Amino acid sequence: MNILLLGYGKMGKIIGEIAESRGHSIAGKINIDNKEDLQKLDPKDVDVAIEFSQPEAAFENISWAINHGVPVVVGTTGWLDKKSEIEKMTLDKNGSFFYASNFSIGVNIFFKVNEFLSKLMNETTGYGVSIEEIHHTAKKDAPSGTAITLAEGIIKNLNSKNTWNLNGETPSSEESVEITSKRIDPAPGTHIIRYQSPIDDLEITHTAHSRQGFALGAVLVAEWIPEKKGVLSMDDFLSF
Ligand SMILES: NC(=O)C1=CN([C@@H]2O[C@H](COP(=O)(O)OP(=O)(O)OC[C@H]3O[C@@H](n4cnc5c(N)ncnc54)[C@H](OP(=O)(O)O)[C@@H]3O)[C@@H](O)[C@H]2O)C=CC1
Ligand SMILES: O=C(O)C1=N[C@H](C(=O)O)C[C@H](O)C1
Repeated sequence: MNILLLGYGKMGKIIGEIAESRGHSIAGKINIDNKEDLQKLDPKDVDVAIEFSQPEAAFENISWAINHGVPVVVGTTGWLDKKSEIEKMTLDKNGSFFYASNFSIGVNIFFKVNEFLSKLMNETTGYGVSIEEIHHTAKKDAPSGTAITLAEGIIKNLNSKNTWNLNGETPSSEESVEITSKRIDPAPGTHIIRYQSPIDDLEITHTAHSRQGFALGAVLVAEWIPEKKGVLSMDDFLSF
């Protein structure tokens, strides 16, 4: 396959290496300093685009792919206020758009464990819940996209919670899941869910040791997406 890399930073580079090691070609590497090259590309030379750029750049890159009939796999976080616009564009243009806050298989298992645990916690009383995420200091957004997905999983199952808040900022209330974001180098990504009571504490943690798992997941989805249409997610890709 010919894969276009929209964003060629820490993730784009590893994705490119993995894609080439799996026999794919790189159709282009778009960064801030050559973003005008995107308009010169012939979309017919691109089978799929993988978008790992920055929150401010994601919408334009994804729109280019959808408007040119290129399936797009998106890992960039921090732009979700515009996601519904992209979803509408995808359906209007009969395109293929895939977003995941985290492409690692381990984290997607962790998402399921989080949901299972929150269902159990909904049947008991006395526990407060909180999320902590730790990432490298170059990360532009907070909380992490993964922490938001975890909070949404808790809110879906825990009747006592209906929102989340970051680092004690408003709207902090009894009904919100507290998220703490820490920026410590070189952390590729750690997420901790804590249930605490006066009697005991229960904690689950996912720790990424490198960016390899995120990048491999994105390439696997790129290999899967060309036959698919619509707004897609890890629930469509994974069999669990
Ligand atoms: N879903 C997942 O599994 C994962 C998601 N992520 C997310 O992916 C994104 C990228 O992460 P990471 O690679 O670590 O970040 P980096 O900052 O290392 O890379 C982002 C790259 O995007 C480039 N860029 C800026 N503007 C544009 C533009 N208009 N078009 C194309 N590229 C542009 C930047 O260029 P320049 O440096 O010149 O500004 C930079 O090279 C982040 O949002 C991060 O949260 C990260 C890991 C896993
Ligand atoms: O910026 C990162 O590095 C990461 N971003 C994603 C997120 O915001 O959840 C995924 C992973 O945790 C690494």
